[in-house]
Amino acid sequence: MTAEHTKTKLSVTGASKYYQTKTGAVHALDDVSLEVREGEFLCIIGPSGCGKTTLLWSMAGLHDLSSGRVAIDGEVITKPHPQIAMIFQDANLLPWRNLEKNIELPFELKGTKPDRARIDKLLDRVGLVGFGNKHPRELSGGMQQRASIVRSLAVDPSVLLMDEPFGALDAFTRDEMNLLIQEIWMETGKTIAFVTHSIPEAIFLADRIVVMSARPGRIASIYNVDIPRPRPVSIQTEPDFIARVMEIKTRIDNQRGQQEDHSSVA
Ligand SMILES: Nc1ncnc2c1ncn2[C@@H]1O[C@H](COP(=O)(O)OP(=O)(O)OP(=O)(O)O)[C@@H](O)[C@H]1O
Repeated sequence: MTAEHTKTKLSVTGASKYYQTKTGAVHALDDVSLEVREGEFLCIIGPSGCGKTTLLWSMAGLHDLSSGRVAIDGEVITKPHPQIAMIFQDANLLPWRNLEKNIELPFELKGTKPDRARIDKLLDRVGLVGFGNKHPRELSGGMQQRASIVRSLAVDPSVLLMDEPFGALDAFTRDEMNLLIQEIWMETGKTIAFVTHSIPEAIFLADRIVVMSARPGRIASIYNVDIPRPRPVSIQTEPDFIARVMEIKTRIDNQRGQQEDHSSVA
């Protein structure tokens, strides 16, 4: 984390979430409090089903909490907020629209004129110039995800929430996308909260890593990642990087072991 990342951009306070199902309530989040600082790159990791997506959706105002609250710049969020954009694992492009029309969709929904100059600059930035008239099926998964990044950034949000955005991509494309998002973050100073299953991806990208415990999701620990930027992909084979991966992995494994011990005692 750099010194300027001190102001809180997005705050989660005492967040708990129960899903009501036919077979009873599912306790997905338990009393989660978290601050994402302005301009920070925060990664959230944790075992499958621990509530990462639930937390991120709450941060986006996409669903209600059972208790607790989320605020952006101190303003409590109860519905999607224009300053917050979400990027999902699936690029979610409409198959019947070409790239350009997909990217213009948020403007149409808001009833405003597309910011062509900004869109063209972003398309250039992610290497998609000349693909505007292509349909999603004509593009690779990485290109589709680039387009979804352009669509999110086109409306110039201050916060990007990313839910395993590169999880479905092959390893090489994932490395490329991680470099791209690092560059975009460094250029734009956006505040990013990024959910991933991958410890190396989290260390590569983050200023801080929030590790969640198994369901109901709680914050188990937070790590600072003080590696200077820009971080090259090759950093992932360096002993210091591998030691960091092992440290976080060991802590998660120990924490899992403790939870299993507790459940066998109970
Ligand atoms: N709409 C829903 N209705 C009922 N239960 C749900 C719903 N959405 C999520 N859950 C449950 O809540 C828990 C947390 O789910 P969530 O998707 O937030 O976890 P996750 O950490 O993102 O999982 P993964 O890493 O597998 O994507 C899980 O047990 C899940 O089955």
